[in-house]
Amino acid sequence: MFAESEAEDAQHAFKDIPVIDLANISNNDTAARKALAREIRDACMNVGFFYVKNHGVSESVIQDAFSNSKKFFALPLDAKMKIENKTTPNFKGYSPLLSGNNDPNNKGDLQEGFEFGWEDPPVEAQDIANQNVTPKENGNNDGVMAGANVWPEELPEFRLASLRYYHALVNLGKSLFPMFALALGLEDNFFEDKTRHSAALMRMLYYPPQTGPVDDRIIGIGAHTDWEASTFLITCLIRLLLEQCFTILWQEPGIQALQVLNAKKEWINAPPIPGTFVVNLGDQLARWTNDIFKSTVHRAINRSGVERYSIPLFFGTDYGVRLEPIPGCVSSSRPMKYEVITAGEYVKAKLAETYGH
Ligand SMILES: O=C(O)CCC(=O)C(=O)O
Ligand SMILES: [Fe+2]
Repeated sequence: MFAESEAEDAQHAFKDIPVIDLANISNNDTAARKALAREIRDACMNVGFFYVKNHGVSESVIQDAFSNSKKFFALPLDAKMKIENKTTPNFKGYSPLLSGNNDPNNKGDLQEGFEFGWEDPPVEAQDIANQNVTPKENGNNDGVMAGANVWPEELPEFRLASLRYYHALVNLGKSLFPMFALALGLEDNFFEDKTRHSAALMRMLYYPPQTGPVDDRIIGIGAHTDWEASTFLITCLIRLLLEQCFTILWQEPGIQALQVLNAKKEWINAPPIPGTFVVNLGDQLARWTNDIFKSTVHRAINRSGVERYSIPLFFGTDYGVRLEPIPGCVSSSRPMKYEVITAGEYVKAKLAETYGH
């Protein structure tokens, strides 16, 4: 299914990141959907990153989440520390500056974060996101990452704005799975029974400006794929517990920070493009496709001189899913690279490897 010439094409170093128009994502016309899947397939094989436009998420929902995220990070440190992720079930909540480190060669990630997961949408969030969310069926209420979200009592509107945005993005994410299936030459429902309770974790991120002399070992978020192990406990646990399928990232307009590493080890800028999100594949899809789909190393450095905000949403699969190579991704010239385990076993093995129990 994946011709050798295609695999060779994938070795070419990309210079830019494609923009894909999702207008046809729910088109009844099979040919239109397949054409879209073909574009997604090329981006997944060559880059591991792509922008999406006409994604259907309303600008006001995005702006509301953004402005509330700004208000949250502007709260006094002691208000944020009351909900520090180290003190909450399953690491939900606030992570202070330099508390994570995505690249062992660096001194720490120069970012603050706020993490939350599935929560049944408040009624107001349902109608504004204008989506048909069915709480219990779609919710990740039983995974390792389950556990109540924590919210700052000083900013009640933050919760509603964040959940509206979260549910709109979860719906967008769910609509991408059939496209990945078509892109792999599979039936479009291939991922349906594997993503019923899939974990979807959202992080609000704040990168302070890096002014004055810049220490090259301190950058916004060190080079990483979504997700691999890292040195600090919290980041490490979150990453291990949620082996990633893909990420949908919103970036603050007008500020360049995100960079993606190509096959020639050149950092390619991925600037914010108005009206788009960035989608990038995580390690799980790479593993599942025997590395035909790429999980590409990336980092963010905010040298704009001003504050920068971004919001990634990380999608996983159900923990019982066996990560065996997807049909067509293994051949005599492309032998299996990874052993077959379930997503849950993978998590356990990684924890044992890291903490020796
Ligand atoms: O802030 C960004 O642009 C990237 C964030 C990121 O890559 C991550 O949180 O995994
Ligand atoms: Fe990332």
